[in-house]
Amino acid sequence: MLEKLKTSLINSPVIKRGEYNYFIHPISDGVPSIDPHMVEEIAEYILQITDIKKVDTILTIEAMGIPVANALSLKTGIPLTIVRKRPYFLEGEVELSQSTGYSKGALYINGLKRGDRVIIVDDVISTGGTLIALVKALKTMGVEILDVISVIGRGTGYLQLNEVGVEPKILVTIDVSEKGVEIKNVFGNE
Ligand SMILES: O=P(O)(O)OC[C@H]1O[C@H](OP(=O)(O)OP(=O)(O)O)[C@H](O)[C@@H]1O
Ligand SMILES: Nc1nc2[nH]cnc2c(=O)[nH]1
Repeated sequence: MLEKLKTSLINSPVIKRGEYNYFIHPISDGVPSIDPHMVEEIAEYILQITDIKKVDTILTIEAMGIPVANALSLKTGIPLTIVRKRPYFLEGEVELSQSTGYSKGALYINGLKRGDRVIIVDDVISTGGTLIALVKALKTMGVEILDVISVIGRGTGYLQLNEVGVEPKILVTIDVSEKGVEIKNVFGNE
């Protein structure tokens, strides 16, 4: 189960971004290269744990949510909407603030309307800052969130999402230290 993902995570290098121990992995960074068989493994797993038939749009966040979300879109024929880091100034565009353990910036939602049913798919959840801000904005817009799925979760930041009424599905939960990456849990093995 998720063997390619687990093996590659254990072998991830860790660098410092300020005080933050940042792991580097193909799915979350695109380097050195993304194994399409790993993306396939992940997409197939996600399709087993979510009710995709009810979904109008697969929603992801630029940049590194895109490979897995796009695989899901191709497999299902369900459209993909990308929350971008740049504005388009279109009518109805919604701006929100993103804060991670190592960066701050703005995100912009376009292409969604009240009543749309989405699943959110992202590569990593760490502090939870990005997904909390996104979930709050979507709720204000009247968008229905059917599932929040992250391929990788590090630490306990995902628990913050409970505050906005969301229990994310995290495929592999890890701990990251200067020494490297350790696997803590695989979704479905709790
Ligand atoms: O839980 P958090 O602490 O908010 O961190 C998670 C976010 O960090 C990464 O995005 P990043 O902004 O680094 O962008 P990228 O996908 O372009 O690398 C990742 O794709 C998540 O969106
Ligand atoms: N690649 C990568 N993406 C992240 N997003 C949030 N934290 C991390 C991290 O440690 N590594």
